[in-house]
Amino acid sequence: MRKKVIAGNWKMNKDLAEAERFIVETKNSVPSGDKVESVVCAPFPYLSALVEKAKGTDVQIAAQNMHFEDNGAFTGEVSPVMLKDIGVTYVVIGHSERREYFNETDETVNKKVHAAFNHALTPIICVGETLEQRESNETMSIVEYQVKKALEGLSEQQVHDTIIAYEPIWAIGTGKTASSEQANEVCTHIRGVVNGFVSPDAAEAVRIQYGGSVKPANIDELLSQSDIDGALVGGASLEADSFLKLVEAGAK
Ligand SMILES: O=C[C@H](O)COP(=O)(O)O
Repeated sequence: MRKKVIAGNWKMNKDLAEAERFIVETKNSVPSGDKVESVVCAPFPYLSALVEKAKGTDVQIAAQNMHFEDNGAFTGEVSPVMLKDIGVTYVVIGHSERREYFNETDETVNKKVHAAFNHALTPIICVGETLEQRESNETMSIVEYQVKKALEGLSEQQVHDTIIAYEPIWAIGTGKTASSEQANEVCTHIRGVVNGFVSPDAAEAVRIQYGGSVKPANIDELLSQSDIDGALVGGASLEADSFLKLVEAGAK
């Protein structure tokens, strides 16, 4: 049984006081045990403070991006070494907003995934198709390409430890959720790709989240699907109450 993972991606939202209050309000209420993991993906300036606030609890703190180099002349960037240094444990890589607005490519995604493992950070790798690609029946081939490029060169154990988030771009922040069957169909395909590209064991172990307008009202149905092991949630993760409901759904 794969452990569910519910990750709240705040994107570029909240001030420091709101961010800290969120952790205070959730840290003692998130379910512990082996059914679900709770992850909060926060903006860079708050990570240190949130790691401190969440210490000793079951809330993990994630970055929303990072550079693939350890250090160097990369003004404005943040390295995996820095994230590790302050106690961050997860990192989102290749979110569609990074791909669309900040020139993230499948090549840089792959470099970042390797860099994450080199520094014991768990990558949450985002893949997904645009509406045009879905309408021209390219979803499966696009997602397959993104998954293979992202995982290229990883060891089998590293793939075991990877989280892949399937996020159809047309469902992000739009209120349009993929139906649970549509979401599961692609997640099953991703598991099949990992099976063929890496191994059956890795396919069985890798955790695959769905993301795109997930909320307390639709998470149960999404998580009841055979190949959906969690959710990467934007808007509905901003309020502590709503985030807690999502994590509780993962613990059922
Ligand atoms: O990272 C989260 C996804 O982009 C989904 O965002 P959303 O839940 O606001 O649609």
